[in-house]
Amino acid sequence: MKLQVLGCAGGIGGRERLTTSLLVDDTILLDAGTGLTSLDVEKLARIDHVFITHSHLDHVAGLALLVDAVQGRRSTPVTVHATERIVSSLQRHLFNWVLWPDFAMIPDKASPSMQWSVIEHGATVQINGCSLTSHAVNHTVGSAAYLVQNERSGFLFTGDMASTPALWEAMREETRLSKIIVDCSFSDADMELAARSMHFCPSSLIEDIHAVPDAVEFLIYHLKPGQEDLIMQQLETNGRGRAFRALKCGDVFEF
Ligand SMILES: Nc1ncnc2c1ncn2[C@@H]1O[C@@H]2COP(=O)(O)O[C@H]2[C@H]1O
Repeated sequence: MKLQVLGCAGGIGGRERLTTSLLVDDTILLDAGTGLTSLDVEKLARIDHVFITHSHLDHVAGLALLVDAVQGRRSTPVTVHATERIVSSLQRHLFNWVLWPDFAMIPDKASPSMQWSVIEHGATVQINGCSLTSHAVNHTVGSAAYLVQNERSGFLFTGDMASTPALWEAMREETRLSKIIVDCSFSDADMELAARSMHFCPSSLIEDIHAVPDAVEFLIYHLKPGQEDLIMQQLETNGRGRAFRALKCGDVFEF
């Protein structure tokens, strides 16, 4: 299983320019931020499944552009997986014919460019030897993390999140888990803003993950522009010996 980082920034204008989007084996996308814009149209047309963590624009802007770009190039709809709350938010607020056309009706309802698939927390979808399991995380209502695994190993992508003890408890059972891509958006100086906007800062992340085995590698994503070095420095200084690495656009991992 190949994981390609198309975008991982917590905003625009910082060291990493593109927002959250991860590509698995060319056909499965996790979140559809502006990172998706780095693919050409042939590669876009190969994406069969999109899993959405939550409905914030920096994670879904590319979804609107994707379903338009690939229409007429695919024989089947792009399937968009998310919790019921996220699906209904996207239908109501994005694909509502005002912000963007409803591509679940285009070119016609019988053979549309996209289709919705509700995946509730705890459910697993199997796609070409990959299993993707949704886990509840504390961010906006309905937010999900995805555990993505093949028969050998795998990774957890938390999406944006704040403290969620049940997630780390669930991960203790996952013996194939080798990497966790986790939000750490703000430095400790912005601890209150992190709490208000339901993100981690270094101290809250370190506290939350204290029981996760050291063998699991933490890759930090969603660093807010301009705070990248400070956040990584605070993680390193206060991380109780745990190694953290900043995720980068263009990173590729094999599982
Ligand atoms: N209560 C708030 N006060 C100030 N900024 C906020 C607040 N809530 C959200 N934000 C910002 O709005 C952004 C929305 O996307 P993010 O969750 O990536 O990061 C969020 C913060 O940067």
